[in-house]
Amino acid sequence: MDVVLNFGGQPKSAEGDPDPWQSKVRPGTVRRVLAYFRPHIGKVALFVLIAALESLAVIATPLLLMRLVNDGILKNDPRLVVMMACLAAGLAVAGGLLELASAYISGRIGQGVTYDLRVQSLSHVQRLPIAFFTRTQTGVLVGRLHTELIMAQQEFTHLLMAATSALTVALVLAELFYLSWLVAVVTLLVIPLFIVPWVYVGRVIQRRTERLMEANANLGGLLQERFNVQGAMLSKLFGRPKEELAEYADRAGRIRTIGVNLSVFGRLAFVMMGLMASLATALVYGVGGNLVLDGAFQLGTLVAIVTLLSRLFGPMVQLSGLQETAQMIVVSFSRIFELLDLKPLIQERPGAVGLARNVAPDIEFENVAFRYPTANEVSLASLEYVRAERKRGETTPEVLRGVSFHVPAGTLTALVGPSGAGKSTITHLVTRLYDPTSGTVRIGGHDLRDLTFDSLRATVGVVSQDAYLFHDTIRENLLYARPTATEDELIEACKGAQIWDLIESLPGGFDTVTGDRGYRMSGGEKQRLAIARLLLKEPTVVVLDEATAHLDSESEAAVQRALKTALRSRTSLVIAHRLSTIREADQILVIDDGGVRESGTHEALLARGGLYAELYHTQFFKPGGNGTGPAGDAVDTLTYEAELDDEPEPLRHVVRGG
Ligand SMILES: Nc1ncnc2c1ncn2[C@@H]1O[C@H](COP(=O)(O)OP(=O)(O)OP(=O)(O)O)[C@@H](O)[C@H]1O
Repeated sequence: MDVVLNFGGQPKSAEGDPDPWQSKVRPGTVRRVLAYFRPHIGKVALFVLIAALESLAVIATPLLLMRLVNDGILKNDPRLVVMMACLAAGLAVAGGLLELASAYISGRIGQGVTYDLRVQSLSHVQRLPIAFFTRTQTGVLVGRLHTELIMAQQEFTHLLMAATSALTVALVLAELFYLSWLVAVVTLLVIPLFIVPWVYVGRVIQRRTERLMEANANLGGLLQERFNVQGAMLSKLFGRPKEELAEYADRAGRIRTIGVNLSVFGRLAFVMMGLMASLATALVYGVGGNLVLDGAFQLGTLVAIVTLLSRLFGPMVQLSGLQETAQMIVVSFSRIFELLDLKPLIQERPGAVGLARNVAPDIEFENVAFRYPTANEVSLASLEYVRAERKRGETTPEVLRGVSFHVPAGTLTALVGPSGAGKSTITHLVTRLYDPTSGTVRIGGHDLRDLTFDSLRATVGVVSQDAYLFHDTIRENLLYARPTATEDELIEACKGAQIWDLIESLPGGFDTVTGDRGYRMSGGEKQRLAIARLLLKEPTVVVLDEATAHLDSESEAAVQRALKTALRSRTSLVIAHRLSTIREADQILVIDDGGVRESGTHEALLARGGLYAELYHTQFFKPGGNGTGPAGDAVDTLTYEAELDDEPEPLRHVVRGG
């Protein structure tokens, strides 16, 4: 089956790039879809059985009514009248119960398949590399995993109902022929006149519904992007509320137009259904009434025929959308399969080993080269919003080349260098967010690719520049690092991270909500909470990106003290922005243009008079700096150093694990 479905309204792709909004269904998809129903085969069989009983109930009632009129009313038999009426009522109740049962079972099958698919796709997306997330538009991914799955499930329920309808229609037509072949033939000739326009209206409704979902997703994506704290802040700072509102209004206007259209067509469908039933009834009474007068059949038969016809239209209408429904299901599934078929670039090797815990390992880079993966390697064009840059055979530039260095166990290495030099990229390789293109990264003598993910995660702890906190309580954010931590352990970690005094002073204490992405905390507080999280995790390797944002002297000193605890006895790789950290490092690596340009201690590198000396004079040490940003840091940092000097344990000692 080869189906192409346009999910409408999206910008056109670049030349030569197949429009990713068009989902081309691959051969074999139908078989793959059916495989998801295999575990539910028992329920499917039960559903078919109930559907058959339902159809029998549908065709039995007119026969009862026929007897009621012909043998009861016309032959003056009140007992039979009451008996047939009771039986008809009983059948109606049984039919209702059967309908409920079939709704329950079809729901169980549909929801079961959706559940399997949802869990499978979530666990798959979890394993996709970070590169996938850097390229994907979150709102669209959420749409794919959520809204489209719900759509597939709804379509599936329609499909099951349509399958029931097929049986009902067949039985009703057979009974119609049995009662009066003439009326049956007239009905068969007339029915298409009603059904064809109805099918047209049904298609329009389906297309409009898809467009409405797409428009809703578009507006949702925009709201998600603009109303998260960072988006809202950007919008406020750049002061473009009018343009933003115009864009919302434009998208909301689209939803309004489609919505109005949809409600008119929905009503039209309803009116047409009613009209169809009324016209058919009038026609059958007209033709059938004459046949009764001619003595071709009795009045009871006419009543039975009219009752049968009223049961025919609903199932016929459902049946008419069968092919489209099946197509929609296959397309929806194939869009999920597309995601499931993305191979996770970073995988755990079979037979991967664990690292010894509680012993700080060394880190080694041996002739490492790296380029970021291309879009084709890691993501789906249909999940990216801006797709113009995607080309066949595209490559990305080499960001690291020939990088070799060694961080001895329990020591601190500072990475310094100009912006875009590759410092963060080096730290990404230590955490195995990416694998090197060539060369080897080792921790404790093991190639990272030979280690289990669990062991690597337990060994390496990261504190990033802008610490991310979930929109949850401080407690839950901390427990994320160690779910089994006791209250005392939480307090101890917070004390070590110099954040306990603050938490203790909050009315809600640990139960205070941090706000979306931690925006209700200051930069320094967030970083200290991240350090507390790290302390709870107890990694033996710490990767730290020092905050470049200027912190007031009090938070700065607190963060420094917290770091002192965090780095104690650990092997540390720090992207350093503070002179104090750099000076205390056992080794400084000067990164420039993707390579290690210089390495050594602060004094040795200064004496060398190379790039480090230049950076030192231009960035880290600027007497008379205005105190903001890195240029002013030296002045601030020297103050903190004076404060830190009062500490019983000098930083240098601590860093070396002394
Ligand atoms: N996810 C990514 N995909 C593609 N290229 C990237 C990605 N992240 C960084 N780069 C590129 O890799 C190069 C090195 O970036 P990196 O972030 O490692 O530099 P940096 O030294 O940490 O810079 P800064 O000090 O400004 O943070 C830059 O040219 C950058 O544009």
